[in-house]
Amino acid sequence: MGDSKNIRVAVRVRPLNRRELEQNQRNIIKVLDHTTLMFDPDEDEDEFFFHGMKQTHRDITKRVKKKLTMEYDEVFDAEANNEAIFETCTKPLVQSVMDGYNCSVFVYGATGAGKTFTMLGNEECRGITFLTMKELFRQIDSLSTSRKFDIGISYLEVYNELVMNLLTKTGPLKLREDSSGVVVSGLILKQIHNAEELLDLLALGNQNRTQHPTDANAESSRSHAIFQVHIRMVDKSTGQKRTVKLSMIDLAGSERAASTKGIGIRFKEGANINKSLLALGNCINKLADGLKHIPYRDSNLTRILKDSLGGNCQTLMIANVSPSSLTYDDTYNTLKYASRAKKIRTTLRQNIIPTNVPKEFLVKKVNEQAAEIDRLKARLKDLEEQKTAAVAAVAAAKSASTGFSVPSEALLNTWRSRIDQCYATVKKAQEHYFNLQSKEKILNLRSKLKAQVESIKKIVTLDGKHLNADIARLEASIDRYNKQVTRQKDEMNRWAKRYKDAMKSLEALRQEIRSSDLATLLGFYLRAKDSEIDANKSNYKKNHVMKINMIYTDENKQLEKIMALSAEIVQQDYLLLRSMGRLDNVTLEKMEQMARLDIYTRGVRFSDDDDHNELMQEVNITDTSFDEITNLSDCADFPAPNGLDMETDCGVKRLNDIDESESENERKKAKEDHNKQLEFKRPKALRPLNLQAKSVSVKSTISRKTPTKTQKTTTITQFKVPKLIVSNPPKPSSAKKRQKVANSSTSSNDTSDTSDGPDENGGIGNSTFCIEGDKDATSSLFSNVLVGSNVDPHVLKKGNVISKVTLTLNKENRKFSPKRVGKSPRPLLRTNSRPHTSAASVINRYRMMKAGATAGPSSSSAVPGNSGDVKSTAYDSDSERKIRNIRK
Ligand SMILES: Nc1ncnc2c1ncn2[C@@H]1O[C@H](COP(=O)(O)OP(=O)(O)OP(=O)(O)O)[C@@H](O)[C@H]1O
Repeated sequence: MGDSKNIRVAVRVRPLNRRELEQNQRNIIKVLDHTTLMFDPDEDEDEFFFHGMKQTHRDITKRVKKKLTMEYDEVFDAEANNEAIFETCTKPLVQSVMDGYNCSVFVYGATGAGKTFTMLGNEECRGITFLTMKELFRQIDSLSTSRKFDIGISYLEVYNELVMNLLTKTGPLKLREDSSGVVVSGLILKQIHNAEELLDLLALGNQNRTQHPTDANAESSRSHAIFQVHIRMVDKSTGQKRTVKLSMIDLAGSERAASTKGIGIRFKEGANINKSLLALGNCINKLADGLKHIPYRDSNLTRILKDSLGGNCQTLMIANVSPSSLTYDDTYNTLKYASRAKKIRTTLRQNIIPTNVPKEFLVKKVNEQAAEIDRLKARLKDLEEQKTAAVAAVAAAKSASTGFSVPSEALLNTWRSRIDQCYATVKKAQEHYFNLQSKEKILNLRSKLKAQVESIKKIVTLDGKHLNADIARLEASIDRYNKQVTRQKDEMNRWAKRYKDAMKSLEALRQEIRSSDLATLLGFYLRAKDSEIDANKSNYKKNHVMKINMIYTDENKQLEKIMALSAEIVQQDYLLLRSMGRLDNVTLEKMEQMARLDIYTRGVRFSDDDDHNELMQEVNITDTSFDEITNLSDCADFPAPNGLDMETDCGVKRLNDIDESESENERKKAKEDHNKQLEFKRPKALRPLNLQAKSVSVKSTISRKTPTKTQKTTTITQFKVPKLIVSNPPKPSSAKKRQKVANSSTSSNDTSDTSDGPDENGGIGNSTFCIEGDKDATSSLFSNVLVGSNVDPHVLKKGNVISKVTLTLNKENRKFSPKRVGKSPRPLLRTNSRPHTSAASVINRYRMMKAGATAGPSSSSAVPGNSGDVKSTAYDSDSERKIRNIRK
């Protein structure tokens, strides 16, 4: 397979010619750097005059500049000469040609854009054809010792779709296709031997080329000129042959027929040029789009260029443009073409021709090479033997001086491979076992989390309508997890057994090594291997913990959402209860709990801090439960190592004998410690996680009174919620009124609400509540609820024992509640029995109350533990203040 390469595209901007300078045309190309240009940039001098006066506003008749930034492989500005183009663009192609690749260069552009100048140049400034050929001959000269070259050139033109030979002025010639591509029938190549010979031939060809003056160019070429160099190279040593082709194509101007103002023959000429260039454009577009069918056959030009565009060729396109706005459209089209051509990919193959080298020669060559290989092999063997002998001599010398015998390399290798094999088995079993264990724990965790979601669902369900389906779904997935765990249990046991067996074999090998002569040496090797195993183990554990962490992170995100919603609900309910006079000490206590949790999450706490411990108990986080999830243990009843201490037994022991200063006890202790270090820890027995989801038994105990008339009283019949019990003994003095209030405010059998009735200061009464019930999951769920802004700080202050919360509702306040202004006062009992406010209005009222509280000491709020003092208004709303002002 050949390499695939994009067509390289260079853009050359020629200098403004005399005509353009005279007409003082605008410059439509700005070369930004050696690969980028801007088409139709803003003019530097963008001034607009009207009736000789410079206008401050823009000339609205002016076309908006395109300001297109375009990128190519190379961009040359007006300063660049042909030498520069050759150095950057075609010199590298010569090397490719010498390597056996076909190469093509074609110049494209409108008439007078500088195509012929680029290709042929003039006497002072030679074109790239000459320069490239010069380089080609230079390289041929340098390679002449190893290769034989034959060079033949052809110079053709395609004029009005006819192929003519420019060197012999004959034609038209026919095109035909064979296995090597499109060939021109009857074309005879002209052999040349140096670049100077070429100059004459090019001059001759150009004389024969069809040229006619046009408006745009006095020497306009009206045909496509194709200059080709055919090179045959033969490798002198191998006889390998290559034939390569370098094509340099000077296309006719791509301008619109109208711009040349041709009539008659010129018009036909222009139409044919346009036809072939249109066909070329179609091919470029289709190739750029990667289409399979390319219409090369639409014109002779595209047939000849077939190989250069989409075949086995390294292709360079040089798009020539004039910077003048006179050729605005032509330049724009050329640049667009160039951009499209940049996308074309061609495939490159070296052109190697099967040789006719005699078989005997090849056999001789193969035999020679085989003999050389044998000789080199023998030499290598010799050198290896010498090395082994040298190592053995050094070892012998060492053992003679130290008394320590160096083992042979072969023996060491045998041991090493046995150890490696043993550890490889351990490693494999360990990997499987730990991965399965991790999988099991993750499944257990997921199952546990699902159970948690299930219990949350049961609590937060509104009507139980979708609950059963949700619960069924959750339980199905829990079941699925459990089944997976059960399924992989067998596999895990199998791997646990293999792991154990592998460790037993390893242990046996260790024993063997311990009793061998190489114990010291191999002991180090074993320790290195042990470290590998340990590192692997740590890696598995790390991966496991990371997975767990990811799961928890996801879970936390869900919980955060629930928390945020719950916090809002709790806040609203709290304010509602407060406005209804139903806040009790138990609720406040829970609020305090929440606030404490919140403090915990924000600040740094020490583990021995009492609050911290209390809190950990509250949220039920225990070290063991976490350990159960995150810890991966070794197999159960793994055999305890028995005298594995290679270092102590074999190496250190010897050293210790020398070290007289060390006491016997210390040595013993160190040995014990070391043994402990080497021991594989006996793992804790695997404790399967409890997969049973805690089912929450919920029983309806209250019917909740909703704050608005439209909302119906909802009775949850399936699940248990905290039970509200009112525990305030009625005062005998106001028993009658209290009874009245109680009757009107109680709407459920389980919920009772008693009021002390109006006191001597005109209050309706003080109500105290407490909530009895199981400490259930809800309390921990709402642990992050922010209540600080709604509850006075001293209420929630740590250590402030809230035994009773007394809230007093003022009769006046109720009578002149915002809704009742201007209406007849609502009966007291009705007001008491039906909360007259929505959650939102409660929040508003509360804000007002806060504002009132900060404004002055006159506004007061319910203070726990100070119920006796709080006998007047619990809050002071705007409307109430308004009414008081009216009265004044
Ligand atoms: N880079 C350049 N520097 C100086 N002169 C240039 C350059 N490019 C072109 N010219 C001059 O501009 C004129 C037109 O150039 P040229 O004949 O190469 O255009 P062309 O693209 O081949 O036109 P056509 O398609 O009509 O043959 C010539 O006189 C040429 O010398």
